[in-house]
Amino acid sequence: MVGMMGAGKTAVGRALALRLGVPFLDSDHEIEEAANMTIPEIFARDGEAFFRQKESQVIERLLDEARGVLSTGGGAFLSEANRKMISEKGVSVWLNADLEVLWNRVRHRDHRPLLRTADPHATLKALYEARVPLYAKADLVVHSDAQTSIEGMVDRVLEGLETRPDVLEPVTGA
Ligand SMILES: Nc1ncnc2c1ncn2[C@@H]1O[C@H](COP(=O)(O)OP(=O)(O)OP(=O)(O)O)[C@@H](O)[C@H]1O
Ligand SMILES: O=C(O)C1=C[C@@H](O)[C@@H](O)[C@H](O)C1
Ligand SMILES: [Mg+2]
Repeated sequence: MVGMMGAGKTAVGRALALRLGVPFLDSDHEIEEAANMTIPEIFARDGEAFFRQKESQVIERLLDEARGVLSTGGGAFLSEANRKMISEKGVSVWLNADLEVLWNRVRHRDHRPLLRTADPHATLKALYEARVPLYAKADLVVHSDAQTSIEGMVDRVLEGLETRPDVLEPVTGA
């Protein structure tokens, strides 16, 4: 799962894994566990570049660790090296939500260090505009709107994956 903060990578990824009966992995969560620190703490103490280095290492490990659903952090798919690893080992799914949908999902939460700015809406917009061309490199694009529930998103992802039966075959036994 790739896409912006608030796109639903964690929420939809977890529900998708449950539906498929496969492991769910989340790179943000794994980084926090390994460091025994929260992401804001890592950004504050070690900086974003350090976080990105750890993120790449964790993604490489998780891609090898289990066959399942991997939700990445919002910035992970911006790195060409990460995109290459992901495309070699799996299928990337961009959860694409409009800016206002994203904003409504992230505005009340304070655990995203990149949004701790004087004008977080403007920051989110700038990140969104800069990142869309890179997220668009994903194998599959699934649109997320304000009306579609998490389970509805899982349905959409599974529909999209029908074009990639190789991805689901070992899981469903089809
Ligand atoms: N389709 C949806 N319908 C309703 N709520 C949703 C939907 N998708 C996500 N949410 C909610 O929006 C919030 C943000 O979602 P989530 O944490 O999954 O985003 P994320 O893409 O993992 O973000 P990050 O990159 O910061 O980890 C959560 O509270 C989640 O439950
Ligand atoms: O969009 C981003 O760059 C980020 C999103 C989160 O998932 C975390 O990985 C971190 O807050 C950075
Ligand atoms: Mg997440």
